[in-house]
Amino acid sequence: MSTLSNATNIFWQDCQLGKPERQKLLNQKGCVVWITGLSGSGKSTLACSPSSELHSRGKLSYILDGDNLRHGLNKDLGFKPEDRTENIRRTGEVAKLFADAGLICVASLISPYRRDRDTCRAMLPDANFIEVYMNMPLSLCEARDPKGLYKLARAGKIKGFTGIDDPYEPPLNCEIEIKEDDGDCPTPKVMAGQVVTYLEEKGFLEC
Ligand SMILES: Nc1ncnc2c1ncn2[C@@H]1O[C@H](COP(=O)(O)OS(=O)(=O)O)[C@@H](OP(=O)(O)O)[C@H]1O
Ligand SMILES: Nc1ncnc2c1ncn2[C@@H]1O[C@H](COP(=O)(O)OP(=O)(O)O)[C@@H](O)[C@H]1O
Repeated sequence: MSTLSNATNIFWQDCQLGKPERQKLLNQKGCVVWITGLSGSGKSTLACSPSSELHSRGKLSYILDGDNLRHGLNKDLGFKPEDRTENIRRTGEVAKLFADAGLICVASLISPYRRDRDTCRAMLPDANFIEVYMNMPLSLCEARDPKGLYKLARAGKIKGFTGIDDPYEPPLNCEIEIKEDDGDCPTPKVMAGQVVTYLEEKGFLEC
């Protein structure tokens, strides 16, 4: 699927009221927290935890979850490489809009290809794209297998499953890495703390 615009004679419309005014209203800075990792690595769990924490502090966030988006906006897409690329591109564009609205947008998708994630990063001012890598071993994800999909993939009933017979390219320079500590996975609260602390230290929770 082409990412080039097919439309001609289109013009960008600006409005006097912009992102700075919205950020001031919300007393926060719009950004995208992009969580990437294998199925079962804890992306959705991590996405929900800081959102609750931020909410209780009066900060507005919104979660874009890959599974959920595939029920609507991306329901026409499968898991072929070009479909995954389009899935990430569309989600990146939506995340960019949420960030422009002044929200802390938490996107949680496998997003297995480095180039696609970098494309999303390039859509935003660099510091406003916070890539979080759920660096959990495949063995742990497979042992969790909450949806039974790894089992189906191992049995050859799902083809092209990430980590089994489809690639996952880990980030080379992410802002946050969540990994096991001495063989233990950090609790959702600890993982969320890592993200919220980062946002706080970088000044996203005030304007
Ligand atoms: N072939 C294959 N590979 C990987 N995942 C698969 C596949 N088929 C279905 N699923 C389910 O789809 C969820 C991943 O959707 P995403 O939109 O995040 O995927 S991607 O970013 O486009 O790769 C993923 O959800 P999570 O487990 O939450 O990651 C799976 O439940
Ligand atoms: N930090 C954690 N500690 C223990 N179990 C976890 C943790 N994070 C996620 N889980 C569990 O692992 C499974 C997969 O988590 P999920 O967030 O659905 O992953 P993903 O969105 O990457 O597929 C779920 O059953 C979830 O409860």
